[in-house]
Amino acid sequence: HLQVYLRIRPFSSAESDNGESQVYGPVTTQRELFQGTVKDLVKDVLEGGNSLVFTYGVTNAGKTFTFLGPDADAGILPRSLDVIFSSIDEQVFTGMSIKPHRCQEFTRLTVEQQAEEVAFKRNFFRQLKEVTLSSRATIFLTFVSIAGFSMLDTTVAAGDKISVAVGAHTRFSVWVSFCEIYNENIHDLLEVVPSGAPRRAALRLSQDVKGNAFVKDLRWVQVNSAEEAYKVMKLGKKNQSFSSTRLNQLSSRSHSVFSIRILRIEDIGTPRVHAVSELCLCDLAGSERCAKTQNIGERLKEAGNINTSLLILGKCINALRHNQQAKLLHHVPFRESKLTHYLQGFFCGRGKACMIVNINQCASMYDETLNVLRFSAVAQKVVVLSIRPPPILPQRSASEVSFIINNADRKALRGSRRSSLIGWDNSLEDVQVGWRPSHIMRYLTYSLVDTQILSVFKQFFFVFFSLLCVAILCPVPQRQVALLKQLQVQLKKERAESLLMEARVREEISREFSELFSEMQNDYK
Ligand SMILES: Nc1ncnc2c1ncn2[C@@H]1O[C@H](COP(=O)(O)OP(=O)(O)OP(=O)(O)O)[C@@H](O)[C@H]1O
Repeated sequence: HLQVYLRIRPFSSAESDNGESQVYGPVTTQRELFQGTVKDLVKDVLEGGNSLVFTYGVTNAGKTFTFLGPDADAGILPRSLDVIFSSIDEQVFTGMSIKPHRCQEFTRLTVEQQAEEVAFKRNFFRQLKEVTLSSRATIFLTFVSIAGFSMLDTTVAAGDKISVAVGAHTRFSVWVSFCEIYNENIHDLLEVVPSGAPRRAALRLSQDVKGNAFVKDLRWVQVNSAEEAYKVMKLGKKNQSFSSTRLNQLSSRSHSVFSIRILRIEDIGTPRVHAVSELCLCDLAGSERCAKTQNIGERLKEAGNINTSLLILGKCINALRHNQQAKLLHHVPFRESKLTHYLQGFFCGRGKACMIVNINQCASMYDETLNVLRFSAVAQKVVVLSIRPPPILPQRSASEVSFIINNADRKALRGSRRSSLIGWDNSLEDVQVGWRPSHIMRYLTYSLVDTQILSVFKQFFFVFFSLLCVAILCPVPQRQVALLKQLQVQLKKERAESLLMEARVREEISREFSELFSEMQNDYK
């Protein structure tokens, strides 16, 4: 063969300053990569934004190394956890009274539910003691046990700390989840499965009112420190599907998704949530040529599913890019794989998205690597318009809402009520995060009822005023006493009738709206 060699000239300083360099070479350290790629996203998430980071490349290209890394040289996930906790330091909200819910919402837990959370966490961490480090775990995560704590060797330098502008009462509640997409099924890696039990259950993808996908019944664990978060990560990783292939001794056979949700809480009196943000980190399984891996049986099936989902990711990126340029829009096939369906929100404005492409330099992987680079070149041009979620307004109980509506709001509400059926989607856009149809129903019911309440109130006022006049103006002879008694009886009667009427109106409206919502639900299905 003709001998062909390639030598790469380093960038001149002017070229580097122009931002020509977008490639992290083989000698790049994990810290440099983190600082150059993910650190700004972590900052954004601490300030209330959402971000997605995913690794992409062929098998054996270094995705898991980048994502997780050995503990002496931690990857982007443990570094993110470390930076988050060193940045919020004293402001961790350690209570479990508020928990993330669905995609961008939160829910308040009862005392019993909080006790359940505590019990789960205790139980979950107990597994750590039972873990005899498997050969796989040893490679990626050899934890150092110090006085009962497990932590990584790598700690974040003081310079990596992010300064977050917060008020004196601002606290951050941090929750994490870890799942994998294996053979087009989503499994919770944090679910405690008794030994000998069959494979963990497959979870469903659902959607909130704004169309953001979330994994239903996925376990969220509240963590108070980077150490606790590492423990969760370690236990989840232990449950992930890895196997040895011809190309990689420890090849990920599934896409794994580690999510960090941060609730920004104003902790005065009853804690109020001001923002819910998420950092979603995905380690995608690598594409592979079966001729090279010579996989058979289960490995072959896994490879087929991995390749298919990556192919669909490619189709989505291509369609997004095409739609930015062409007049005739293409359908973006997000729904064709679990992976793309799950990530859809991030490609459609839920937050920022970042892809870390991994390649290895082996000449034997030339074709596959070229494909990956072509794909990255297209992906690089896709514009994601991310919208920072608005701060969450303090939630009020339905009765509070009912009596706080001012006239302008009421008019606006009446106006929108007329077109509530047709303009439903638009009105949902205006619904604050955390509002559900049941809330809207209650809101509408109350505001319809408030005209009734007003007239009842007028009657009460009239009777009360009459009694007052009688009491003030007249001496209290027998006749007035009789009148007073009569008025009291009348007042009681009126009150009872009004209550009945109010109950009837409420019931009617509730029924009407229930029907309306179930009709809409059916239509939507
Ligand atoms: N930057 C790096 N420095 C040193 N070793 C690395 C680096 N990146 C990857 N490796 C090594 O290369 C091998 C393959 O890496 P890794 O398992 O991360 O690949 P992968 O892309 O996740 O593969 P798969 O898709 O099959 O899971 C591992 O032994 C890993 O330790």
